[in-house]
Amino acid sequence: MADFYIRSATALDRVLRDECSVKAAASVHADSGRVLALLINALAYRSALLAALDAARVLKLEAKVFTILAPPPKSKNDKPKQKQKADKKELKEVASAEAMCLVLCHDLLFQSRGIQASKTWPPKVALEKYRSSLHSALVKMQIRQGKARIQDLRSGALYHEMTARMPRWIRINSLRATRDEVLAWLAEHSYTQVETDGIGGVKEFAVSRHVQGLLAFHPKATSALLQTEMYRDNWIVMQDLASCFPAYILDPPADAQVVDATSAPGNKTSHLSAIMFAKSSRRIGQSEGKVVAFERDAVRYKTLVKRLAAVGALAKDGTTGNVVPERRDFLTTNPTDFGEVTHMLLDPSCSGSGIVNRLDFLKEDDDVDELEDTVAAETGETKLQRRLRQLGEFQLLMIRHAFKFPALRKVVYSTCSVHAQENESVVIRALHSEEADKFGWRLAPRSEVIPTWPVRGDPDACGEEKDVAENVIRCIPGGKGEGDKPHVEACNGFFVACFVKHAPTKRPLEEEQDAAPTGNSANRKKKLQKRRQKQRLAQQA
Ligand SMILES: C[S@@+](CC[C@H](N)C(=O)[O-])C[C@H]1O[C@@H](n2cnc3c(N)ncnc32)[C@H](O)[C@@H]1O
Repeated sequence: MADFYIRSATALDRVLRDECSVKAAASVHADSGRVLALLINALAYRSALLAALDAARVLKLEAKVFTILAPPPKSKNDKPKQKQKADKKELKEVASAEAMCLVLCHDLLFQSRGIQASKTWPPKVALEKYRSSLHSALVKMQIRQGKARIQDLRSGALYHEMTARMPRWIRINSLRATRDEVLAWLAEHSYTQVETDGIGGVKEFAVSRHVQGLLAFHPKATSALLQTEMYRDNWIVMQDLASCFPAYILDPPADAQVVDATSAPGNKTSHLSAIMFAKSSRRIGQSEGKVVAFERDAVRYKTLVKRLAAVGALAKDGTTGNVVPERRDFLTTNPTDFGEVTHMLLDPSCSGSGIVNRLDFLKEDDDVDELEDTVAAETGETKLQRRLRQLGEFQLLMIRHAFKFPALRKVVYSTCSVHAQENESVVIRALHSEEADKFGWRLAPRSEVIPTWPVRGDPDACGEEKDVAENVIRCIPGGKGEGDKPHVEACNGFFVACFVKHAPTKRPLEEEQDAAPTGNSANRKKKLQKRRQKQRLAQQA
């Protein structure tokens, strides 16, 4: 049991050194779920616990007991025991005294069973001596801060409320099962369908009123759902409501040629494939439409392929899938090589600031203000501003590249960011780009972009262009309103815009021809005619 605390403290150190996310730090351990839970709690109470430890002078008086060192290396040349003792200072620290104290202190004060380790384990013996002084330090803090309970000293309470409000969304994977099959399975296993705002228990679910084939369960139903054969057999995919918007809005016909420009891990890609399959009369082995899925990162590409195969979306003989993954940077593609592509999903890398359960807020106590305040002397920009500016430039570049695909009719752009610099501002700049003007791109009207969704773009971020705000979608992290009851419009922070192409005032090839000097060779004319014919065919398709 002592090992569990050492693992948790090591993970905590990694998070505090900013080496990785909270989830990643826990995930390397076999008992990752338990480590994650303790990590979250230790981080949430960190400020309060550190103040209490400081008041009781624990770290000053007992630092040695809480410093966990790596065992000495075992080799043929092992030094005799006495010599090892002398070299103790040179041994590497496995966990810092502070991290060790935090994880133990959490269990000592907030777990009814206290520290789960042998009675004689020195760190446990040492900390238990301070139990009453640590507790009274917390009570003093609680009173000073005007909180009702010691538990209210936990940071990120608002985020916990938000997470509690967010249902566990599942998407019916039509590549593996029909809606009727999933509903029958749920009925057989005593799940009941309730009204959209009444998911009271773990055996209840509601149907999304905005996206077909999407069901909302109580967040506490997650672990039970993860253990069902329905999940294991990929009849269902755990996917947030907002993340289902892009493919649902793109809505490609069964026989369309589609590109997902930025695909991994592939939830939206497989959603696209499922939508196309559900519309088609396609049977195993018959090919119709296709989704080319680009991903530039090698590791993420592997995940993408694995995921697509698992949910039946990979194009392989004898399967339902129609996705062809390609490890490639979308920006290196030549649009004219994709003359038949009519629909595109563009969900590029973003700040991820809308994701509620990223757990980053646990470290915000110290980090956010620092981030906001660190202004680079040369540019006058904060770190955050610089990052958002760079992301915005990259996202704009991706949209402008997408606009060049000759037969493309519809592009859905999305981010899981709450920042206008990655959302409305990028969309407005894209609409004013040379490519939008040349090829006739505009925003699809609200009537084509889930009109029932109540939260639209931020009008303040749109300046004069109020119609932009109306035509795009925003999701507020954790949904609108307050309280901790699951709510069927609660999801991660998200943004979606749908661009459509209408006939350009002047077709690009005519422009090319107009611009060409008189006396062009017959060869060049022939080439132009051929390309024009190809373009016409593609537009008719
Ligand atoms: C937000 S994630 C996409 C999530 C995905 N749509 C889903 O729903 O599972 C963005 C992905 O785009 C990839 N990416 C970023 N720039 C790219 C580029 N220029 N070409 C291809 N992939 C890119 C990133 O590596 C990352 O995996």
